[in-house]
Amino acid sequence: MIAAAGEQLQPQVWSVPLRTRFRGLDVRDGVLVRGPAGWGEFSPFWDYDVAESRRWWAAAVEAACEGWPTPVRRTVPVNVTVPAVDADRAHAIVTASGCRTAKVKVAEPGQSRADDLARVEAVRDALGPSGAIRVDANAAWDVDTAVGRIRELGRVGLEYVEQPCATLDELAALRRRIDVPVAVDEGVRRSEDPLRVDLREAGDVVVLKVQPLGGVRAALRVAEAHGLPCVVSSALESSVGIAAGVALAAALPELPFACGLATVALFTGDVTSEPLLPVDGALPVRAVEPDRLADLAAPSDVEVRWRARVTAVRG
Ligand SMILES: O=C(O)CCC(=O)C1=CC=C[C@@H](O)[C@@H]1C(=O)O
Ligand SMILES: [Mg+2]
Repeated sequence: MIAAAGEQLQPQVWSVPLRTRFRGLDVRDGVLVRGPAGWGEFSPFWDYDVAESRRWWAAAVEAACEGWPTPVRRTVPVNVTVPAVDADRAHAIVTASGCRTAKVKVAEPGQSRADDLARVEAVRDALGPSGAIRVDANAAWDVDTAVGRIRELGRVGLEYVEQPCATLDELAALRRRIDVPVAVDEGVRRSEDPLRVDLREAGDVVVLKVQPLGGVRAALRVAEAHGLPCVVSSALESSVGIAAGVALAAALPELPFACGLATVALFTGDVTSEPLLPVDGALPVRAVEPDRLADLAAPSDVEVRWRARVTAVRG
């Protein structure tokens, strides 16, 4: 069904430099497709193989050919995302964002625990005592390291820690030793079957990302299967992909956390002249018209590689 619907879609490739290196990337690129229901995005990271990228394609086909479930809210609260920058820059990013929640990257290769602490302290200073701070270690720590780092960073006040360790067993062991709630990101989105992964001992919060989970409806099923509080986050998409995340956040019955959907701020440009950037810490639930695709055209070698990826996931 998805394969058949996606057959007709014509990929349009975009590419944009990032303001600061994020997830080892200096440039983000991907594909947009237009179908009867609107625009969809397909932008798996380059280290994802064809099998894993198929869920990302399903999300694009859903957006373009089917559309999304009815929203139950008109805006969604978002967090500012703070890359692994120095303390002064972190302070400036948070202050400029207008958001009351910040997600701070920690455990960046080549950086020290002092770098992380200085960054998180600067973010606390920028937010004041009433703001919420979450940190994301992207599975970098073993259990003992995580215990030490989270106790240290936790003194600044943490809402939760996202994917501190790689495996679910490690997360479960860690949870028995710390008070800060644990959110599971890679442990869900990169698992063989996000519906059946057993999070009962491993996490307090589930991170939902539309593309890696195969679409808005698939992500809603993941939320329902686990019965845990969910946070919706981006996969570093253009505003077209972010609109899908907003649609998921708008359709969830409960939305207890600010969403990690303010990541267009990390880009130097966007596919639309009306980017989904937060105002007063929230994004509106709306469609996005990519009227700036011509300005974000990718170099021809990148274009060729994306067309090959689309062919591969369709096959
Ligand atoms: O959650 C956010 O604030 C922004 C999204 C974000 O952090 C991520 C997007 C894409 C890839 C990931 O490395 C990263 C994450 O791990 O959550
Ligand atoms: Mg994460």
